[in-house]
Amino acid sequence: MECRDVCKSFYEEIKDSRSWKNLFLGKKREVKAVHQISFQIRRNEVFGLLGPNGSGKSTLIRLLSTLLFPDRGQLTIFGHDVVRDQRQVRRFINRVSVEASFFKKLSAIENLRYAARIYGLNTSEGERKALSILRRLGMNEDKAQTSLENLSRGMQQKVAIARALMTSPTLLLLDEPTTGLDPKSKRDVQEYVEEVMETHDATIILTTHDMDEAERLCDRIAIIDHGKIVAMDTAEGLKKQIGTASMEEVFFRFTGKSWEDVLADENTE
Ligand SMILES: Nc1ncnc2c1ncn2[C@@H]1O[C@H](COP(=O)(O)OP(=O)(O)OP(=O)(O)O)[C@@H](O)[C@H]1O
Repeated sequence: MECRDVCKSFYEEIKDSRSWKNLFLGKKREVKAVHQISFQIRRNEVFGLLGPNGSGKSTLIRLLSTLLFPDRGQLTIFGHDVVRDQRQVRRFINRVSVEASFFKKLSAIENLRYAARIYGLNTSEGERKALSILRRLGMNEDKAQTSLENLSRGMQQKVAIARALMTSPTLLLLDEPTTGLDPKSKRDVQEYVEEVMETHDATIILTTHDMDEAERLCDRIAIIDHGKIVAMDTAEGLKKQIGTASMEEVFFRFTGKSWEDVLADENTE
């Protein structure tokens, strides 16, 4: 998997009170969400993207999952260009994100059955697989029969993971899979990611704000800030570069943000 010189800009409408004209008409401001990012990921690697809020992690995941297209640069997944060969790319990948969408009135099982159909899987085979993933993630059959709107966010996140894994994706994009989860659910998800890596031919890209999680799960970590990769290495390598034993110190040195800053940003979102 390769990303070469990838850039993605957005245009935000801003109101400027300095002049009446701008106040009424607004004007466009360019936001460079990711800017000239380049990296290569090896097959069966867990690659972490660590960065403060708004640093460009989700944009990069959306680019890789063909939900957005780059303005410039090239992204290839197993040799397929994400823009030119979208259909092939979509067969390899699946994505779990914090804003996973479901039919909230339906149960986990019903949502998973529906997803199996959309993915073109044998429905009972898909359901069997998803249920075994849910059990492994600590969700029992009763909960799986409960409508999604009555499940906690942690439980919903487990359903999202089961849905993504149902297709046995070769590239799994996990966009903040544990953000906002209680410690037990977080551990369940992290252990499951480790299990997937041991038992499946999978490559994972994981975005997180959690430095312990990045260190525990990732073979290599890219630190991203203001749309650029400011460091990339193993956790050990990053710590060595800074001469510290702490990932929090690494994060602070490369982004100027402390863990407390990141948590405060998360709480004000
Ligand atoms: N659709 C959009 N329109 C305008 N700006 C956007 C859009 N999506 C993202 N951005 C901007 O691009 C930048 C990167 O956002 P992105 O969501 O990729 O960051 P992130 O690292 O995933 O943040 P978080 O950790 O808060 O999820 C931010 O400045 C954000 O405001």
